[in-house]
Amino acid sequence: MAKKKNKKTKKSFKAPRFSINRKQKILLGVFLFLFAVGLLLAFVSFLFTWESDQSLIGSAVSSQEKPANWLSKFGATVSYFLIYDGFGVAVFSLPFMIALTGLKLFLEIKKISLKNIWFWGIYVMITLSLFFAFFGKTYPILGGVVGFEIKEYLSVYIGDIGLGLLIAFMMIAYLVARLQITPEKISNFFKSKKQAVENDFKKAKEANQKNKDQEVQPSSDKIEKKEKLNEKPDVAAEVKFENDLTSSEDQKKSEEDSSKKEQAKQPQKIVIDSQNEDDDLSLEVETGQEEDDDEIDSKSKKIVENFGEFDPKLDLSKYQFPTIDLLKDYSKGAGITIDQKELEENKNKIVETLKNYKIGIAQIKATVGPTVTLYEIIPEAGIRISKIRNLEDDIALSLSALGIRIIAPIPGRGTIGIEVPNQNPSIVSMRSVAASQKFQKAEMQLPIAFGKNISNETFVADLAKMPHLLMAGATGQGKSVGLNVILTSLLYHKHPAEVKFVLVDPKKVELTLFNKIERHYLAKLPDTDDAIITDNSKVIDTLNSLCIEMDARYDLLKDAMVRNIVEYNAKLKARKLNPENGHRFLPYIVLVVDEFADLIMTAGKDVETPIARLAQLARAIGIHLIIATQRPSVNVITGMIKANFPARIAFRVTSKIDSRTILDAGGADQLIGRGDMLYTQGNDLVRLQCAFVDTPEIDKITEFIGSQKAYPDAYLLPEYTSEDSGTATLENEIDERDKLFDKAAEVIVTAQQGSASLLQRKLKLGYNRAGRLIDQLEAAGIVGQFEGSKARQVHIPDLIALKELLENEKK
Ligand SMILES: Nc1ncnc2c1ncn2[C@@H]1O[C@H](COP(=O)(O)OP(=O)(O)OP(=O)(O)O)[C@@H](O)[C@H]1O
Repeated sequence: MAKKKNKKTKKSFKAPRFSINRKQKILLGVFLFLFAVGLLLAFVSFLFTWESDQSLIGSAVSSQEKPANWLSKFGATVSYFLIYDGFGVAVFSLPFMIALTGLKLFLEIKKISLKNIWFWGIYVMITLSLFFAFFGKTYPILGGVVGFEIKEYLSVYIGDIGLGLLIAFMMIAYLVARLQITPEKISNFFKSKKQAVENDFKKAKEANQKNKDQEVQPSSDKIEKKEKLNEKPDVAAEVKFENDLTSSEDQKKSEEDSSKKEQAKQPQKIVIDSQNEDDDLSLEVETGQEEDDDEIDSKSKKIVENFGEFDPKLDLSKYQFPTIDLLKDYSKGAGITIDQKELEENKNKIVETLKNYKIGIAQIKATVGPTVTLYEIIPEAGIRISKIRNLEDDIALSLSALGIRIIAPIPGRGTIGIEVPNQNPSIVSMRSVAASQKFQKAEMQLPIAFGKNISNETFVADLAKMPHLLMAGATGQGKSVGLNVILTSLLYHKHPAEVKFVLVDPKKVELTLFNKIERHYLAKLPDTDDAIITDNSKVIDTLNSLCIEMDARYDLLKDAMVRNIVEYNAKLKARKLNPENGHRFLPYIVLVVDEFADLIMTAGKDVETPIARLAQLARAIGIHLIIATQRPSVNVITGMIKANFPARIAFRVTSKIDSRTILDAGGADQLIGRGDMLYTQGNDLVRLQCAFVDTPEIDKITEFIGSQKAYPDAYLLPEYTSEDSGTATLENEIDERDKLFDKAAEVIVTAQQGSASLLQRKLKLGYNRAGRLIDQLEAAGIVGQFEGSKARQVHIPDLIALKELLENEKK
C-alpha cells in the first residue's frame, strides 16, 4: 500500500515538460542566427568606434548625436557592456555560440551538443579574457573589465608567475579536452608530414632519372621509326601512335597516377568491338566495383595507432592463470623406474614363444613407457607378418599378462611392436604434463596435454584441429579423469575471454566443481540458474541454442569476409570490424557431454540432429564438441555422428566390438585401464597414458580462478524457444507483449535504428527474444518492415511521441 501511495504522489508532482514544436524551433533558430550576425557586426564596428561613441553610452541620445556603431545605439551599448565592461575581445565567441544554437534549432542537427558549445564557449571566453588582460595591460579593451578584475584578484594570491602558469594550463586543458590534441597526435602528424616529404623527394628523383633516360632514348627511337616508315607505309600509323605516347608520356603519367585511384574505384567497362565489320555485335564486359579496402585499412590503422589493438582480455586484465603448484606431483620426482630383471624376463619369453612357432628374431629393442613397455622386433627375413599377428593370444598367454597389444607393423618404423604392461606402472601427473615445455610453448589454438606416449614424451594435441572428440570407455577406466584433463589443460592455457565451456553432466556429480568458474569460463542459456546442465530436456535447448550461435557466427564471418574464427578475431583485434554492426570478439566454445548414451536413450533424434549439425559445420566458427560415453554401441554412436568425429579416444572397453565401434579397429579391449588409452585423429592409433588429475586438484584450481574478479554473468548463449511453444505473431496484442517491450521501444527510438542486434547488445538478450521484440514493435507501428540488410525504419521521432503512443494504446 505504502508503495502504491508513493507512486501516486510521485505522479502528481511531475514537472511540466518544456517542448516546442518544429515551427517554433525554425523561428527561434532563424532569430538567434540573425541576432548573432547583428551582434558580430556590432562588435566589429565597436573596435573602430568605441572611443567616439563612449560619451554617448548611458546618456539620453538626442537625434543629432547618432552613434557611429553600425547597429547604432543598441550596438554601441551592448558592445560597450560586453567588450569594455565585460570580457574584452574574447566576447567575440558569444555570437558564434548563439549562431550555432540557432543553426541547431533550425536544421535539427543532432551532432551539435548545446551543452558542449556553451560550456566550452564560456570557458574560452574567460581564458582569453584573462590572457589578454595579463599580456595586454596597455589596452584595457582587450581583456575587458572582467578579465582585468579576475587577473588583479588572482595575482594577489598566486602572483604573476602563478597566473601565467594558470593561463597556460587553461589553454592546454582546452586543447586536450576539447580539441583532443595529444602529444601522440602531434608526433604522428609530423611523422606523416615527414613521410610525405620523403615520398615527394623520392618521386622527384625517380622522375629526374626517367627524364635522363628518355633524353638518350629518342635518337635511337627516331632511327628505328624512320626505317620503319621507309619500309611499310601502313605501319607508320602504329609507330606514330607509339611516338605520341612517348612524347606526352610524362605529362600524362602524372595525370594517370592521380586518376588511377579514381578509376580503381569505378566499375570498369571494357567494350570489345567485333573485328568483323558486318557483325555489329559488341561484347560489353563489366568488372565489379573494387572494394575500397585502402580506406578501411587506413581508418583502422589510425584507430589502432590512437587506441592500440582491441584487447578482448581487457575486462579481466588482472586475471591470473592458475599456478602449476596447485597440481599434485604423484611421481615424487622418481619418474619411470626401469626394472632390468622384468625387461630381461619379458624379452626371453617373447623370443621363446616366437621360436616355438618357428619365428626367428633378428633384433629386439625395448622402450619403457609409463604403463607399458614396447618391445620392437625385427623378424628374420621371409617371415610373414600375419603369422605374428595371429599369435597375439599365445604370446599373451606365455607372458601371462593382460593388455598385450601387437602392432604389426609399426607404421613408419619397419618393425613389429609388442606392448607389454609394466608390473609397476607409474602415474603420469597432470602437473608433469602441464609443466612440460611442449605444452607450455604449444602454439595451438586449444592445446590439450593428454598425457605421455610410449617414449615417455608429453603428448599435446590441438582440439581446434580435431575438431571434435569422441571418448568411450567402460566404467571406471578413466573417462571422467580424461575429461578433467582436457578442461584443466584449457584452463592453464586460455584466458576466460578466449574460451567458454558448455558442460552437460547427467551424472550430476562429475563436473560440479566447475560451477565455481561459472562467471569466468562457463556459458549458459539466458534465464537459467545453473550453468552446468544436468537435466536432459535442457540439453536439447542448449544444443539448439548453440546451432543458433553457430549460424549467427557464420553470418558475422560472411560479413567480415573471412573463412574462420582465427582470421575473424584477428581482423576484429586490428579494429577492421565495426562493433556497431554487431561484430564482437568470438571466444571458442567447447561443449562437453558426459554420458552421451544416456542422452540418446532419453532424447534420441532431438539430440542427435543438432549434435550432427554442430559436428558438421561448427569447426570454422570455434565450436568444438567433446562427447563421452560408457557404451559405444552403434545405436549411440551412429554413423552420422561417427563420420564427423575423426578424433577419438578409447579407454578400456569390454569387448572387441566396442573397440571397433569407437576406433574402427581392435585394441581398446586389450588396454589395462586406469587411464591407459588409445588415441586416433583419423589415421594412426597412438597408445597413451592419460594424465591423472584428482578432484582435490580441480577443486583448488577452480577455487583459485573463482576467487578472482569475474564477468557479471556467465557467457550467455542465444535464447532458444522450441517450435511448439509458439512463434511470434504480428498481432498487436498488448497483453502478450514481452516484458521488455517498453524498454526495447525506448532503445530503438533513442537510437533511431530498428535492429535486433542493437536490442541484443543493449538489453543483453538472446537473438530470438530480440527478434520477437522487433516483430512486436513492428506490429505496434514503432518500426517499419524488414528491409533486408538495412536496419528497419523507426516511425516514432522521439521519446515523448513514444510515450504518447503507448499511453494512447492503453486507453
Ligand atoms: N590417468 C589415470 N592415471 C591413474 N589412475 C587413473 C587414471 N584415470 C583413472 N584412474 C583411476 O581410475 C578411477 C576411475 O576413473 P574415472 O572416474 O575417470 O572412471 P570413469 O571412466 O569416469 O568411470 P565412470 O564412467 O563410472 O564414471 C580413478 O578414481 C583413478 O583411481
